[in-house]
Amino acid sequence: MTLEKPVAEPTPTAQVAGDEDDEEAKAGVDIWKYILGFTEMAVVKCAIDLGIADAIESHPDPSISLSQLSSKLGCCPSSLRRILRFLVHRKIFRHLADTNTYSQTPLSRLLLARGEKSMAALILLETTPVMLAPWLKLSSHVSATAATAPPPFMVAHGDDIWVYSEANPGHSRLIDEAMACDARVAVPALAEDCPEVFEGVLTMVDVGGGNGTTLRLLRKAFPWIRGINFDLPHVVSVALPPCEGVEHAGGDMFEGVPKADAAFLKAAFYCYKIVPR
Ligand SMILES: C[S@@+](CC[C@H](N)C(=O)[O-])C[C@H]1O[C@@H](n2cnc3c(N)ncnc32)[C@H](O)[C@@H]1O
Repeated sequence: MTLEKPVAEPTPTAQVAGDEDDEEAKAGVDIWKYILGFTEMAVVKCAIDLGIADAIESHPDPSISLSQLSSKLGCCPSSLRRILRFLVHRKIFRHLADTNTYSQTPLSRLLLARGEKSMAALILLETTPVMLAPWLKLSSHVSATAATAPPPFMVAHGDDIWVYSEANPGHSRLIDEAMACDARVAVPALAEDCPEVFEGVLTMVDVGGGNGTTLRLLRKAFPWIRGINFDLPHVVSVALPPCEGVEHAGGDMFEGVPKADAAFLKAAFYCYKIVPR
């Protein structure tokens, strides 16, 4: 007869030491998320800049080989393959092993340059050095003692984002396009889920309405509403051409806004004024 050696139960102290070792080992792996965390953003921006999603979408077949894709994009195939590996791992594009080809996924379709649900313009805005620089100044804001400490954008660029945008029309256009792509997703959902909000509203002013996309979408859902797209003069001067039922008005919301039955504000959280005590 053989006797099995009983397995020793770990003592509570040994268990704690084991957990600490595991946590220590995990920390050594996790820290790389913070060292190289920016790569997710950088590689997705690279995919948009190259137009990978658009090239697959316009391909006659639902999937495309690496050589077809690289010649369509004018890219080095081996570099493109590495980018695709990274993206496929995150379910941005699918690799079909049997045909060795690539196809779209719901996530990659959000990177199309155009399209109702495209989020590409938002990614392109948020990955600009202009928009990233304030994040890298976050500690200066948090460590400031006064409640009126300048926001990180001001610390990075010397002006608030709207003054900066007025002086930099290219950046202003990126903001308008990014906000319009958000509006194309959010506004139809709002119109479908809360139509009662718009009942009885004949005139509506969209305060900080950007290029007018929001009001155009609201007019589609509630065609009886007459809209005034109100934004800073440099924004309305390059907004979408006025369309039936939507006019533009330029001005400063802190000075006054055009009169209407209702005021609509979407994503106006960046619009504030620091009032000295
Ligand atoms: C974050 S964007 C939101 C745009 C739009 N409401 C949307 O959600 O798609 C904020 C908008 O407010 C505008 N804005 C900022 N300060 C303003 C002010 N003082 N008066 C009028 N518009 C202003 C900006 O030009 C910009 O178009």
